[in-house]
Amino acid sequence: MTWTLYGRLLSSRFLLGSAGYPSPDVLRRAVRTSGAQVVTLGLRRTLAAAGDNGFVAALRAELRQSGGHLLPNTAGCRTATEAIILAQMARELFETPWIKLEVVGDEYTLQPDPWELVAAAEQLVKDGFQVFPYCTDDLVTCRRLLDVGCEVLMPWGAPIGSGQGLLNPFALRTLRERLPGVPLIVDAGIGAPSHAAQAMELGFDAVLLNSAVAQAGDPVCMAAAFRGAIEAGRLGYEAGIMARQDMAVASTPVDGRPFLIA
Ligand SMILES: CC(=O)[C@@H](O)[C@H](O)COP(=O)(O)O
Repeated sequence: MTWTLYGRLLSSRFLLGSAGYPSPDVLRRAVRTSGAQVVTLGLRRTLAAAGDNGFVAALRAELRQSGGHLLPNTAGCRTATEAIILAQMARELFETPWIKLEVVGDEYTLQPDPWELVAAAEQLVKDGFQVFPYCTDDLVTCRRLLDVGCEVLMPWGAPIGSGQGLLNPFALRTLRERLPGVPLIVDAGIGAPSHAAQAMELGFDAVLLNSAVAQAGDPVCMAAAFRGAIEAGRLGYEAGIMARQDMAVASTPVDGRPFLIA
């Protein structure tokens, strides 16, 4: 059940965002309950909260205990140049080559800008970063990101914070089929545990989400619900989900053979 991201061995397939929790304590407990070994952190938000109200410290303490990793992100960036500068600051501040690259091209959907994203990823890889690009589910954009050196892709399920689930299962299935062996993480738009299970059943390697846990009535309980759903979805995928049929196929044997194998 273990897997790797840029050479780091992980057992959890749940990546959790750290924004918008009711308090640092709820965040800490949600992270612990989720079992997440990767937690994202918006650098702009962190810098804006100078003096930081304890939240970064709480997060780092929790991750130290669990052996987890911080994944700083460039949320709020609109150009490659902006994202590159922020990534460099993140590397200094958090002493990690990991960067979740977000370069948004549309205010209404918060859709990633593919051109700026690829340009930023190319430069960051050259500068020694290990880039986790937040991208759309477009296969060609994903290929370009791999071409410039990204080893992981994070296609969206739906717009950030919308909770709409997997809006384009066809595109996600296509990515999985066309990019075998590439770690694929559905990122954003997940609203309910069933959405996360669906992503895992499609063969995605992991799920990243934030709003669905942070905005839940009980974020800690919701973290547990997502943990179970992600594990169940992965197990289902690994077990081999039965082929869908258009018509009924009798499940009760009628020819006297209780098992398919002789
Ligand atoms: C936290 C983070 O990295 C977000 O940018 C991410 O995309 C989460 O999206 P949701 O809040 O929709 O889960």
